[in-house]
Amino acid sequence: METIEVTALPPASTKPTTLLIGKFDGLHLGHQQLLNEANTLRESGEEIAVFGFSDHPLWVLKEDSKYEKSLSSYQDKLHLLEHASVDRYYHIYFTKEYAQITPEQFVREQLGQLNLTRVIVGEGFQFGKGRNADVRGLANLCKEQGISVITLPHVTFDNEKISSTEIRNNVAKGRMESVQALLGRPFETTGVVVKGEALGRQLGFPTLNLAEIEEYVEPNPGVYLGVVEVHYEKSSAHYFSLISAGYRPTVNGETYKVEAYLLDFSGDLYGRNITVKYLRFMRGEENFNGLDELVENMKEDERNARQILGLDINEE
Ligand SMILES: Cc1cc2nc3c(=O)[nH]c(=O)nc-3n(C[C@H](O)[C@H](O)[C@H](O)COP(=O)(O)O)c2cc1C
Ligand SMILES: Nc1ncnc2c1ncn2[C@@H]1O[C@H](COP(=O)(O)OP(=O)(O)OP(=O)(O)O)[C@@H](O)[C@H]1O
Repeated sequence: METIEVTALPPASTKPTTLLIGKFDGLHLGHQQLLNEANTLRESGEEIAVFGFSDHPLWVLKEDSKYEKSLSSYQDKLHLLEHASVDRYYHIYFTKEYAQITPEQFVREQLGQLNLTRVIVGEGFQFGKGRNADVRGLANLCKEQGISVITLPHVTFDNEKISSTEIRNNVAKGRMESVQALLGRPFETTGVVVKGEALGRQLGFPTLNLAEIEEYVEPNPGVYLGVVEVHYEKSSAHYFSLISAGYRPTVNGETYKVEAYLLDFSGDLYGRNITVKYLRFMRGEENFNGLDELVENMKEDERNARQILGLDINEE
């Protein structure tokens, strides 16, 4: 997939193209429907492109913290779109200035030179300065350029429109089963393993400490059952894991951290990239009365996890 960085105008393109527009955070089931439609309609020689925004407009314009963090990092998004057979990704630097573009300028100047055959959007799509134009406005402006607009009904779950915002809320509340149902895969964060305080090893629960995950929305502090994928040069391995996400009050932790205790694994993974996949919230984070109580509870967490997974419980 070709990635094109856009700070002002996208470069002209000659290939007939179907375009999708938006932030596409998490590439949830609603977004996937647009991509499926684009692939179904694709004719020989046609390409699929995504006009994606670097930051959520409500974060840039209102600094609303709900829109600061993401379900997928920039790299994740590129992988997901490539996997969905997207040929070109326009990475639009969404700034306060960009938000001043009117619907007319957007269609005529931003999209005008892309040789578009069609644009596919969800039914509530709005765009342009002040989100002033809707799908009807888009269709009228696109008609001038000979571009057809396809509007798809919202994909819903429990009669609610699936949205990235709602999924981010669910992650923040630890509702990982709902998140998985709406994304079509578990919520996951990819980062690099760094050295922690090595206390976990002494406690009998060595953990992988995950860094470089600042882009992601933070799950509700607590213990989760999940899977860790360890990326090697040409392959990867998956391990059932207990994930601890939070501030670690028992050991006077101050910053939010994510660490994973891999069941039935021992080895050194410092410097490796790993993907932590959240399956199920097990309990909230607690401020235990000392390390002994913490260890007792970690043992209980492991027993519970093994029982859920049907794995042997090997107590010393
Ligand atoms: C299964 C599990 C459950 C945990 N639960 C808590 C908890 O409830 N409260 C807390 O303060 N820390 C909790 N932790 C975090 C530990 O305090 C942390 O793993 C330990 O301090 C080791 O940190 P280190 O890897 O930086 O050495 C938990 C860790 C694991 C693996
Ligand atoms: N549930 C859905 N069903 C169908 N299309 C959708 C759905 N959600 C979003 N879309 C469409 O996907 C494109 C990208 O939308 P966008 O990234 O703004 O999604 P969103 O989930 O509504 O985001 P957010 O909640 O962060 O505002 C738009 O065309 C939008 O209309």
